[in-house]
Amino acid sequence: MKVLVSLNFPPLGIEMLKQEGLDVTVWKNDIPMTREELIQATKEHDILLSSSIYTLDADFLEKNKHLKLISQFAVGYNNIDIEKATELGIPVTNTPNAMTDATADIAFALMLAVSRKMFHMHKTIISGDWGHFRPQANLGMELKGKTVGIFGMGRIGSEFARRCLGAYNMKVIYHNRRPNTEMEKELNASYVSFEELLKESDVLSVHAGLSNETKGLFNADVFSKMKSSAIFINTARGGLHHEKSLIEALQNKVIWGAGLDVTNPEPMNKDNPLLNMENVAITPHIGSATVESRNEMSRLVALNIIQFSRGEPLTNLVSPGV
Ligand SMILES: NC(=O)c1ccc[n+]([C@@H]2O[C@H](COP(=O)([O-])OP(=O)(O)OC[C@H]3O[C@@H](n4cnc5c(N)ncnc54)[C@H](O)[C@@H]3O)[C@@H](O)[C@H]2O)c1
Ligand SMILES: O=C(O)[C@H](O)CO
Repeated sequence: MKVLVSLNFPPLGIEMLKQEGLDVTVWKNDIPMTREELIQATKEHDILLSSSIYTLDADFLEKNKHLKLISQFAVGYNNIDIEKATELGIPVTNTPNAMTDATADIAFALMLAVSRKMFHMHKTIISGDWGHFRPQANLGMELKGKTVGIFGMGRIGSEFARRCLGAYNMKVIYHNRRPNTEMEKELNASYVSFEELLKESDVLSVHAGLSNETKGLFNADVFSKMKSSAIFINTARGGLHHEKSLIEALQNKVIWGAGLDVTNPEPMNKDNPLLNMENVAITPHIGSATVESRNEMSRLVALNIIQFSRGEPLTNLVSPGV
C-alpha cells in the first residue's frame, strides 16, 4: 500500500511504516502542500497521513474516493468531513492522548501569563520601555483559591483542571456533554449548567472539540454573562469563539483577559487588535509542540496505518460508521 505523508512529520512513525514494508512518500518541505498539490498527490496513494492544517471537505474526498484510510496527525479532526468520509467508506483515525499533557501545559501557561500580563510586559521591555517601579501599574490578579470552569471535561480539560487544583487549589466546576464522575471524585469537581459555568468562573477554559454544536458558541451574549474579572482561555479550536465578540468584550471590559493558542483564522492577521491588548496572551497553535508529544503522535499515526494494513481493528477510529 502506498502512503502519502503530507507534512514533514517526526521520523519515528515514518521509520515504523518503512519497516512494515509500506511504500512511503514524504513531503519533506516544512511549508504545507497547496490544496491542489494535496489533491493531486493523494490520487497516487492509498493512505493519507494528514494534519489538521488541511481541509479534507466533501470536494476533496469526492476527488479522492479511492482512499483506503485517512490517518490524522492530531486528536482534533474537525478539518475532515467525517460524514462524507463515512458515506464513501473511508475510515479516519486520530492520535488521542499523545498531546494531553503538552496542551494542558499551554492552557495553564496562558492562564498564568494573562493573569500577570506577561506577554504585554515582555513587549514593553523589547520596545525599550523598562519603566520604573510604579505601585499602581501593571497589576495582575492572583489565581490561588479562584474558581476555574472547564468547558469540555475530557482528556485535556481534566489534565488542565489537575494543574489548577494542584498549583493553586482552585475550585473546579465544569460543563460537559455528560458528567465526568471520575473527575468529580478526584478533583472534587462539580458539574454545572452552561449558564452557571459562565456566571461562576474566574477562569473559563475551553477544551471541547469544534463541532456544529460548539461553533461560535462563545459569542457576545455568552461573554456578557461572564464575570467582568474573568479570564477566557481557548486551546481547543479558534472556531469555538466568535472573534469580533471577543475583541469587543475585552475592549469594553465585559471580561478581563484572554489567552488563546487557537484563533480563527490561523495564522492571525498581524493587525488584529487582540495582538496589542495588555491582558491577552496568544501562542500560534503550539499545544502539542513538544518533542515528547510529537514523537508519540508520530508513533500513533503510524500504528493506526499498520493496524489497518494488517487488517486489525483500528484502536483510534473516529468514523465508526465505516
Ligand atoms: N491547541 C492544540 O494544539 C490542541 C492540541 C490537542 C487538542 N486540541 C483540541 O482540544 C480538543 C479536546 O481534546 P481532548 O483530547 O481533550 O478531547 P476529549 O474528547 O477527550 O474531550 C473533549 C470533551 O468535550 C466534551 N464536549 C464536546 N462537545 C461538547 C458540548 N457541545 N458541550 C459540552 N461538552 C462537550 C466531550 O464530552 C469531551 O468530554 C480537540 O478536539 C482539539 O480540538 C488542541
Ligand atoms: O488537535 C490536535 O491534536 C492539535 O490541535 C494539533 O492539530
